[in-house]
Amino acid sequence: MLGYVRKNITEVEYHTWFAPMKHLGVEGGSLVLGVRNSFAQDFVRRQYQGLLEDALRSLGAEHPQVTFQVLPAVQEAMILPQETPTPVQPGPPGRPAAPASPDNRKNLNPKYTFENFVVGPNNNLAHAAALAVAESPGKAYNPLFIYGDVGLGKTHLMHAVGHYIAERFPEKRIEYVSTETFTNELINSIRDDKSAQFRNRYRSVDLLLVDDIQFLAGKERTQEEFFHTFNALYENHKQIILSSDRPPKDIQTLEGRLRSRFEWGLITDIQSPEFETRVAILKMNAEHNRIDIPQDVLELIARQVTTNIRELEGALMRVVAFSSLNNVPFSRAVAAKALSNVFAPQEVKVEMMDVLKQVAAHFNMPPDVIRGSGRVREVVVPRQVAQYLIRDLTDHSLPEIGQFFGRDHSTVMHAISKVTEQLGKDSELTAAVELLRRKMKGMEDEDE
Ligand SMILES: Nc1ncnc2c1ncn2[C@@H]1O[C@H](COP(=O)(O)OP(=O)(O)OP(=O)(O)O)[C@@H](O)[C@H]1O
Repeated sequence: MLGYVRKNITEVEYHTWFAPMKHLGVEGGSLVLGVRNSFAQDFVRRQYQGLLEDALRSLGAEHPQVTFQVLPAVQEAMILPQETPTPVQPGPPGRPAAPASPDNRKNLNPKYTFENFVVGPNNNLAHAAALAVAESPGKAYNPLFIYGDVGLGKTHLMHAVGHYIAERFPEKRIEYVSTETFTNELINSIRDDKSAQFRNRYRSVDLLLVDDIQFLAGKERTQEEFFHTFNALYENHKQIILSSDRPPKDIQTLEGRLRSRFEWGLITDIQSPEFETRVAILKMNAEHNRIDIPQDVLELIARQVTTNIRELEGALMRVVAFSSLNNVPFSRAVAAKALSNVFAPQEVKVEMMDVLKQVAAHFNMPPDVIRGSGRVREVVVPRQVAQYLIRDLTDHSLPEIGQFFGRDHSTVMHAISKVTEQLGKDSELTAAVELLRRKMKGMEDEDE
């Protein structure tokens, strides 16, 4: 809500009226906001009631209602210090406030710990590598390079290593920085004639975490500086962890000497989470926020948001907000409604099992045989076709498909490229794939 409000008013208005507000809960479908005194109550009601209702509407409330309550003095005292700008990454509502961070953790998000990281087939290698590094910094893998798409937990894992080391070795200096900040600080240090301080700062840490290293591309001066920072730390056996949206070889205009250094240690990726992992992440989030939400509702959310965990968490919060603001209990229907404005309404989803069954029927073979370990051509071809079609017709990731067939994701990748290669060349296979695809999409009657 505050995000919405803030976009529509000036910063001064925001800090005067909204930063000190306190969220007191929902009563009879109405959001109750605590304000400091009756003057604030009148003013906010007159000036901003409509805006607040719009904010609720944007979150899915059908009949938004906001009421204001003057806070008792003691509560007011508690909220006054919050008048400073809101923290960069506030935790989801309801989570206990983080303890004041010791200095070596000031840039680490308290939520991003190993305990709060759900391990699944999509991220288990990256997780294991991060743990190994946390246990033996500078020794296990240096640098550790984690890459993957947006919102899949790269920053979370980096911070988890930071927390782990900070707890066990409070004297260690830990620095987390985005490549953008590193670049800006470098530019400022040159402008202000403080290059030496800049260098000392980054070259004297025990653990350096650098996010979004792909942004080094094309920045020659920053690459040069980073190269020296890297060497200084590496030679002193200090741990370096880098994150990126792509592997080093795909970062264009990255100097060869840096690329090769990034490849010295371990490169590990994070894939999109499969369904079970998505449900587990939602479950953990709900428990953290003490929200009692039925499993089937979590499953519906997990089916709607398949690629980005940040969006997955956002979807959960949306469903929670929607049900509390409309004063209705959680249900699949409520969740579907809450998400319908943001995510495309669910099409009839093809499940992996449906595809397998269709392929099995087509090739006249029991589904279990296709999923089994047989290696004769009669089984291998239907298996590859099934994997190809699942990838094509569902949102499942390669590891998910692999798991369904009791194999790893590289086998699935191989199957897909095999079928792709044969399409157009092998007319029997091409016809089978096309027929099955049409059937699965419901364009043709199964019996035809
Ligand atoms: N395995 C996981 N278990 C629990 N939460 C997760 C997991 N992976 C990611 N998250 C959560 O998803 C959100 C996004 O994660 P994070 O910011 O680490 O992504 P990222 O890969 O660094 O994305 P970006 O490329 O946008 O920086 C965070 O709130 C994080 O806590």
